[in-house]
Amino acid sequence: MLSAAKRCFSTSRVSPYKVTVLGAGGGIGQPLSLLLKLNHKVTDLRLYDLKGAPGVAADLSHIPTNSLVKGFTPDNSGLKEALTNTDVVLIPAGVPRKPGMTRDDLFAINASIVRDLATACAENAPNAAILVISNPVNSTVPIVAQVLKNKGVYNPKKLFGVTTLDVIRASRFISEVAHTNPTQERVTVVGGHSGITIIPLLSQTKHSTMDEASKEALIHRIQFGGDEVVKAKNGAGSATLSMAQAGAKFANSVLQGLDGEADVIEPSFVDSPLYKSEGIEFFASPVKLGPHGVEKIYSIGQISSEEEELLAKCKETLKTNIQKGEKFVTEA
Ligand SMILES: NC(=O)c1ccc[n+]([C@@H]2O[C@H](COP(=O)([O-])OP(=O)(O)OC[C@H]3O[C@@H](n4cnc5c(N)ncnc54)[C@H](O)[C@@H]3O)[C@@H](O)[C@H]2O)c1
Ligand SMILES: O=C(O)C[C@H](O)C(=O)O
Repeated sequence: MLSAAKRCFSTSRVSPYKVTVLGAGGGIGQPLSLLLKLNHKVTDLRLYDLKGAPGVAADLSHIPTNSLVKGFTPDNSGLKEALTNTDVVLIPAGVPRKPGMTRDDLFAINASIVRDLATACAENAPNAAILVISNPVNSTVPIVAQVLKNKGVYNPKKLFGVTTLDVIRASRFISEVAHTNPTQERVTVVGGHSGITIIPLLSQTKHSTMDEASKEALIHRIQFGGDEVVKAKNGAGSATLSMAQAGAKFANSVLQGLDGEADVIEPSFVDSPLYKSEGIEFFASPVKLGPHGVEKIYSIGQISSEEEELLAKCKETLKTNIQKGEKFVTEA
């Protein structure tokens, strides 16, 4: 028989987690659901969308991993059923950009979608970790927070804006410049998730001595990487497959934290003390994930004078984006 210590660290031990995807029939939702079906920590996978989720669920249910998959529609209290007692909710529901649009242009449609789904989370899954993917993340996360506050169930340790796509892009793009293995590259990306609010801290990498022109081009590419995909898809949407990978990676980290694994650290856009004194309620920085969600929020550490300038610009935009989200709920 395994000793208690061995049982604790045994790699074969699998804790059962219920995970819900809201917007599971979409461009991100489908591959994200596939990757979650392959995650052995997920034993109960609930897929909800206005349309298509039962089909996606039936398709995924033939994959021989240990999760049950069920699809839900708005009929017959489907949203309530998809959320009841769930541990983690991922929200990729909403419209994506078309060429020429900013993420902020999506606010007009996505703000109310996210508000209504957050209301359902507050009513049916008040203890779940909520991972927001829908754009504009800088505003949709404050919307969710405000809805949960109004309902009296806000837990800042369990609300996350998913910024992992910026992190994985940074690893890939820096490796292309430095001719290195992208799987070995780690870049801390802080701030928010749109254009100039995305700040990759290149000064903290082993490539800090890169020439200025290459550095500037690389920072710009990481900040505006989403535009590359929007342009290439030419009206058919934005990043879906790389986002699914990013979302599944971040969800796995959250599950590892809930499961008590040690030293799980990922950047995320969270309710943060770092710049609250300047009126910035949410900020992305490395976060330690634990059994109760956010366990520790790390400061951004030492940065270069150029990065200080980027941070100053980021803060201005971030503050406006956050207030816009909060006001959408408080002034409704
Ligand atoms: N955080 C990030 O890094 C990141 C990356 C890529 C895309 N996004 C954002 O994710 C969102 C989704 O992108 P996509 O490409 O999957 O779009 P999509 O249009 O392909 O899919 C969105 C899905 O949401 C569903 N939906 C809409 N309203 C809903 C509601 N009220 N309840 C349930 N489902 C609903 C739609 O039916 C659709 O299936 C967009 O807002 C996009 O900008 C974020
Ligand atoms: O660019 C977008 O609109 C989608 C997403 O936020 C991304 O970074 O790819």
